[in-house]
Amino acid sequence: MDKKYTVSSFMQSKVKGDKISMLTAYDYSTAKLLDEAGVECLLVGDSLGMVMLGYDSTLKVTVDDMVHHTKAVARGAKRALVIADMPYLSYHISVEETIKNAGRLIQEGDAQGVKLEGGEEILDKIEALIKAQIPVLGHLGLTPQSVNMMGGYKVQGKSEEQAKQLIADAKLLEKAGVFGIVLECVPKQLADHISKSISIPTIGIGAGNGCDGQVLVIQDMLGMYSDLAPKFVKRYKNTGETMKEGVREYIQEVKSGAFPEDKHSFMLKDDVLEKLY
Ligand SMILES: Nc1nc(=O)c2c([nH]1)NC[C@@H]1CN(c3ccc(C(=O)N[C@@H](CCC(=O)O)C(=O)O)cc3)CN21
Ligand SMILES: CC(C)C(=O)C(=O)O
Ligand SMILES: [Mg+2]
Repeated sequence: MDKKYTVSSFMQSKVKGDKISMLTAYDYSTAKLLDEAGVECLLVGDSLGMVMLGYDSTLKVTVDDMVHHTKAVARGAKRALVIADMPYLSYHISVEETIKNAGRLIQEGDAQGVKLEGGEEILDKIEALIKAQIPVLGHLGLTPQSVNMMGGYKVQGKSEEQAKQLIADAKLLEKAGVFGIVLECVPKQLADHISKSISIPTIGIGAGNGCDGQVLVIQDMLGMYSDLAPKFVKRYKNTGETMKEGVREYIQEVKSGAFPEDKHSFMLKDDVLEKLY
């Protein structure tokens, strides 16, 4: 990936049969590392409320929080496409507020698109954003902002009725003009079927390998966040443990005086030193 990955490149990937890699990022230095590693798409997820701010759900995250973190990620993303989550209640009240809030993520945050959770019930908001020239990524299945209505973070679309609703929602979103859809925690066969039924890319998280791309929370795949342990997380590295090892060594060397060495210190010239005594 050499040049800027755009919303059009994202949609082209499905045509070409190239799988899309997406990861969350919430800050500049992480975004820069992931961009350098070659990830096509960075999601400034509202999961930052849990991972960065320590809340027990995503519901307390504000538009200000999202703008703040999106700015940082956008500065680190030289090539990756940057998408920002619209937080809870920022697109539920009115079309006007929805456009104003999404506009802030684009104008102040420098995101290239926004993601909203839901289907038919938020179609008017999605259509208005697209009319305002703001690219929209859909999000169906387990929608964490509905945790209180769902009664927890549970797999969605297991019954015939729920599965049919999900398929219908995916088609409605496609028709409204979203550039892709995140499918979270839905049975693999249902995600396979949806991915084949629509022409825009599906990005799975706990939705099997039939999706057109995958997304994970970076701290989950690197072992840096342990408050949740969803079945869909694969831990690629244990960076959390590596960090703790480094920090333990630092503490020990501070206490023993082994750190800092002279090579980490600034020295006064001998002639100046002599004049001081
Ligand atoms: N760090 C982090 N990673 C995430 O993936 C994530 C967040 N935070 N915050 C917002 C939501 C919450 N998410 C979650 C949280 C828990 C499960 C979970 O434990 N699910 C059960 C499914 C149980 C069932 O219905 O069978 C599992 O066993 O995976 C799933 C998604 C995904 N999102
Ligand atoms: C897990 C992804 C899809 C997300 O919405 C988030 O990180 O907030
Ligand atoms: Mg989210």
